[in-house]
Amino acid sequence: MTDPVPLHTPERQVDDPDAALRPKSLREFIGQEGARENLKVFIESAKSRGEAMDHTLFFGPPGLGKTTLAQIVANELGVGFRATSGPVIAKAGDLAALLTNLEPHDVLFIDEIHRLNPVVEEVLYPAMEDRALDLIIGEGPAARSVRIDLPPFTLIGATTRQGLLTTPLRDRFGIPVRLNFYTHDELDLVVSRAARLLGLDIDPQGAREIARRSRGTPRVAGRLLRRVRDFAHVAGQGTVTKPIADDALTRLEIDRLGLDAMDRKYLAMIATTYKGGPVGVGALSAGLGEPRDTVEDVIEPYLIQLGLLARTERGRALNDAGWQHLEMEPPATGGGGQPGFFEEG
Ligand SMILES: Nc1ncnc2c1ncn2[C@@H]1O[C@H](COP(=O)(O)OP(=O)(O)OP(=O)(O)O)[C@@H](O)[C@H]1O
Ligand SMILES: [Mg+2]
Repeated sequence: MTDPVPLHTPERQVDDPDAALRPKSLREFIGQEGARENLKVFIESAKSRGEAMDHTLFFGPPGLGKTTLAQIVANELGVGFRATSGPVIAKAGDLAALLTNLEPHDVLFIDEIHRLNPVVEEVLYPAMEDRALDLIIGEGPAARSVRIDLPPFTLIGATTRQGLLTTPLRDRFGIPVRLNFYTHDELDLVVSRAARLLGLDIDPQGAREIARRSRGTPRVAGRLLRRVRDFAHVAGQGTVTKPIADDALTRLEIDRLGLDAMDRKYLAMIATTYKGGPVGVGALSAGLGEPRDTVEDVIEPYLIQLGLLARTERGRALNDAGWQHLEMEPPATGGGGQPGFFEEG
C-alpha cells in the first residue's frame, strides 16, 4: 500500500489512517502537559457548574493533536461533537444551520478556522458572544433582521497559525491553547503506544530511533512506524530494532535530525541561491514549487525549533547550526548583502 501524500509531510490525509491511533481521553493523551492540566480544570469546572465550556482555540503546526484534543474535550464533557471546517462553510446560512442544530452544551469544532469567509465570520461573532444569530430575511425593502437564540455551546477552533485569525475572532476565544512540538521522550511513548495498538513488536532502541526522527510530530511518528514495519516485514524481522529502524528511515531519505528531502532542499536553497539569506518566503516558495502556506506551516516551524533557521524582519536566514547540518561553510562576507550578519551569533 502506498500513501497518497508524501510520506513525511505532517499534513493530514483525506482518509487518515492515524484515526485509529487517536487517544480518546485526556489520560491517554501524551505530552502537552500544560495544555492538558489547564483543560482538565476547565472541563471539570464547566461540568460542575452545568454550563457549556468556554470557547477554545487550539493552534500549532499540523499533526500535533488539535483535532484529537477537540474530540477528547467533547468526550470528557460528555457532550455531542460536530465537526466542520472553515473553507466548507460557504454561506452564513450554512453556519446558521449548524448552530441551530446543536444540542445544549455541544462542541462545534471548526478546523482551519482562519479560512472562514468574512461574511460567515460576522455571523459567528454574536453567536459566540451572545448566543444569538442575527439573520436577514427577505430582500430589498421587505428585508428585515431577526434574532434567533441559540443553545449554549462550545466552539472549538483549530488553526495552524494563530496570527492568521482576525483580532475580533481571536478575542472571542476564552481559552487559547498553543500546542508545541513533542520531545523525544514523549514521542517515544507515542511510538510505543502506536506499536502496541498495531500489534507490532518494537524494542526500546527501535522506538527511540523513530521518535528522534519524527519531526516532533505524533502524526509523523505514526506514519514512520508504519513504513518501518513494512521494511521489517519484508526483511523477515519480527521485532523492530534500532538497526532496522535506522536502515528503513535512511532509505526513506529521513536524516538523523528527522529532516526529509524537502527540508534539505529548502535549507540548501537558502545556502546556495541566497548565500544564507535573509530571503523572503515568497522567493523560497516559488523556488521550491511549494505553496507558501506549506512552507510557512509545515517546513519552517520545525527548522526554527531545531535552531537551523531564523525568521527575521527581512526574511529567512540560516543559523550556524543550519550551515553545519548542510556541512557547508557560511560565505565570509555574510549573506544577502548584509555584511557581518553571520559574525554575530
Ligand atoms: N498526544 C498524542 N498522543 C498520541 N497520539 C497522538 C497525540 N497527538 C496526536 N496523535 C496522533 O497524531 C495524529 C494526528 O493528530 P491530529 O489529527 O489531532 O493533529 P492536528 O493537530 O489536528 O493536525 P492538523 O493541523 O493537520 O489538522 C492522530 O491521529 C493521533 O494518532
Ligand atoms: Mg486536525
